[in-house]
Amino acid sequence: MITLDNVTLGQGGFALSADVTFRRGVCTAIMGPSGGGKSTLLHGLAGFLPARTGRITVAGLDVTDQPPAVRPVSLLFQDNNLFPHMTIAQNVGLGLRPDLKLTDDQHVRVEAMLADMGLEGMGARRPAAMSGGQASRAALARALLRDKPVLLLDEPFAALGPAMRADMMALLRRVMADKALTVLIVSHQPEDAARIADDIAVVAEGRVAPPQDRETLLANPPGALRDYLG
Ligand SMILES: Nc1ncnc2c1ncn2[C@@H]1O[C@H](COP(=O)(O)OP(=O)(O)OP(=O)(O)O)[C@@H](O)[C@H]1O
Repeated sequence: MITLDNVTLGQGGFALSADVTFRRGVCTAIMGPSGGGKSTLLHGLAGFLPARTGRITVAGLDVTDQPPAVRPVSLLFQDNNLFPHMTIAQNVGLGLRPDLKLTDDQHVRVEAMLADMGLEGMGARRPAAMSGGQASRAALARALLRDKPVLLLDEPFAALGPAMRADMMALLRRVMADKALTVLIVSHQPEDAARIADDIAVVAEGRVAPPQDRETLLANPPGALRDYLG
């Protein structure tokens, strides 16, 4: 469970307030208009933005003052952030050790994760030699190897076509269930949310609304969500 207790997060002149709880083991889609604060929320949870007020707890642990590296949270961005000069295995290995001094056992874990993501035998390639979907899988592999209970996804598959995105959503759904992850996903594609999310939280006008059951919310969307969905 993730709790934001009277939290304010800020970037420049923008402030986002959140007094909400995200359920453990559940996938919540974060939806709302451009500039509403969706990325701000994820960056605050990951620790890249300090909370100006309030407390953030994950599974009962107060993480408000923790730096990103020690928070029980992994964040995956849209552009994947694969390093072009490194092999896919090295890029994925960074999830285990930033200095890449992996033990034999850790190399085995990298290979096993690559295989699990459908990238068996591709570890020696550079990112430029991968398709968009394969690169997305590698980035997801690195995030998962960090073995954190919370996965934050900021439009992770926006650059992919509809079929590939559907594949990635299916993969994510399986991984979430296998690992009992708590997931927050920002997506501009309502059909993504329909595929994967249990709950939806609307972020608009500098405020995070409490998550609600997806079906209930989509059946009767509030104004901000209706505008966003068009
Ligand atoms: N580094 C920054 N410095 C100052 N203001 C920022 C910075 N990053 C974002 N903002 C502002 O904070 C507000 C919220 O931005 P945020 O990226 O969280 O919105 P978003 O809902 O994720 O939007 P989008 O859907 O367009 O990605 C915006 O008004 C934006 O201009």
